[in-house]
Amino acid sequence: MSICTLWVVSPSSEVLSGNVFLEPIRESYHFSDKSLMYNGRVKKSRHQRRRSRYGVGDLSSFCLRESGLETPGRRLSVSSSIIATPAGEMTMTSEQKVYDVVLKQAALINRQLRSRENLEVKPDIILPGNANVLNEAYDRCREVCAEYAKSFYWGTQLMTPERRLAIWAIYVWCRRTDELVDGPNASHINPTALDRWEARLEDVFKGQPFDMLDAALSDTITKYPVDIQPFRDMIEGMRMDLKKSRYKNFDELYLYCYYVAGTVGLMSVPVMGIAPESKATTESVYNAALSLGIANQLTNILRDVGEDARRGRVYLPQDELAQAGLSDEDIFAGKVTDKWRIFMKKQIKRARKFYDDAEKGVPELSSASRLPVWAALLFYRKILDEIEANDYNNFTKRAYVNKAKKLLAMPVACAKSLSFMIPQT
Ligand SMILES: CC(C)=CCC/C(C)=C/CC/C(C)=C/CC/C(C)=C/[C@@H]1[C@@H](COP(=O)(O)OP(=O)(O)O)[C@]1(C)CC/C=C(\C)CC/C=C(\C)CCC=C(C)C
Ligand SMILES: [Mn+2]
Repeated sequence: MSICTLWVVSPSSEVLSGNVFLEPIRESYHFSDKSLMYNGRVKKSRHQRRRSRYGVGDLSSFCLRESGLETPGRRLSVSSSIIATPAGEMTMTSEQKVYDVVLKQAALINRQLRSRENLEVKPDIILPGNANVLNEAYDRCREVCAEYAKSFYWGTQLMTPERRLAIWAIYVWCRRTDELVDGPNASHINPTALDRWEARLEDVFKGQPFDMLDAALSDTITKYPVDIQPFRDMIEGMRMDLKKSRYKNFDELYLYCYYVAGTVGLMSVPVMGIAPESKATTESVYNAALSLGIANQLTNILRDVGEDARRGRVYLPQDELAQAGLSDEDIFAGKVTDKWRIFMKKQIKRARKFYDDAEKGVPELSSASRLPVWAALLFYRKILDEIEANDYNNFTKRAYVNKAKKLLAMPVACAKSLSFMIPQT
């Protein structure tokens, strides 16, 4: 028997979980509101039998009944599932694991995100002593964003003033988290330091900020339905960075990319908001935001191959390097060869696929958030074009999108953000 944990949202938006025992299976099942999706090696005979036994829609109802979550008086829909072997071993790919987080995030904030209420700005949290402290805190966040991330900062200028403050606060927390393992004090950082950072994060979410920059995030959390999970997961990514400098395959790399960047997408959606008129499911919008984070991180990795190698790090799938006839030594040697060009073309193609997936979600965002997101997406995507223009020399040349190219991308971003409003005939 395998244990399947179901995560379910009740009509009152309560998140419930319960276990159900299934016959031994190799595939894992993903449930969503209306359909049941099969992941992994599907179309096996046992899977086919199960399908015919319960029917696609029926399996989720069956699981709900078996788990005891659904009673005659309470109708529920399944939002997600995790399958474990009897020994408790997970049988999911990274993509499935992450999709589960997406489903949970979407389930948690489904209603609030689409209601017009979330556009109203709620009152500031009261900090004893100094009423101006929050203004100062947000201003400090603005300065950090302007200093460290010129393109992002530029993108935030296109947001509504309230959203801009929230994104600066989130940006600063992400930047500080990344600096723990990448910054000047990185050599002093160990898992205990990351545990302390996580405890501090819990305090931020309890409304007990440690310093001014944390206070801005505590305030943001009171105004937007931001959940703690993606923040915790980003810290998990930093833990991964402490113990790992090689990735066996894309599955391992995907999980890393989710932790350090996909999480940013999940943190941002509650602030950006979903258009009330959008017909897309909340989970599909979250999925697109996740894809944008993954695409950005893959782009970062491809841009910084030389820089990372000089720090002894190779964020490229080892199995794909081997298939291309390449090894770590080739990367340390930093020579652009035909093998390298072929390998890079494949990596760029994959990153572009994630941008394509992200693009599908942007029109579903609230109208005021589309332009900044399109601009950020197009700017970052262009880094891949620059890697190509540098003839794939990402060992010694940094791919960079200059101001003129960013300016040229703006009309495209504007047109794309308006196109949703033009009725389709
Ligand atoms: C539906 C839909 C498409 C919604 C859009 C959702 C959205 C706004 C997603 C944003 C995704 C995004 C910008 C992800 C950032 C990914 C990233 C660059 C991660 C970097 C990680 C570590 O990399 P590394 O150490 O290799 O790189 P460095 O050399 O250190 O640069 C990060 C550095 C982690 C920390 C991330 C940040 C500091 C960026 C935080 C960004 C925001 C809070 C959102 C800004 C969003 C806009 C639109 C301006
Ligand atoms: Mn970094």
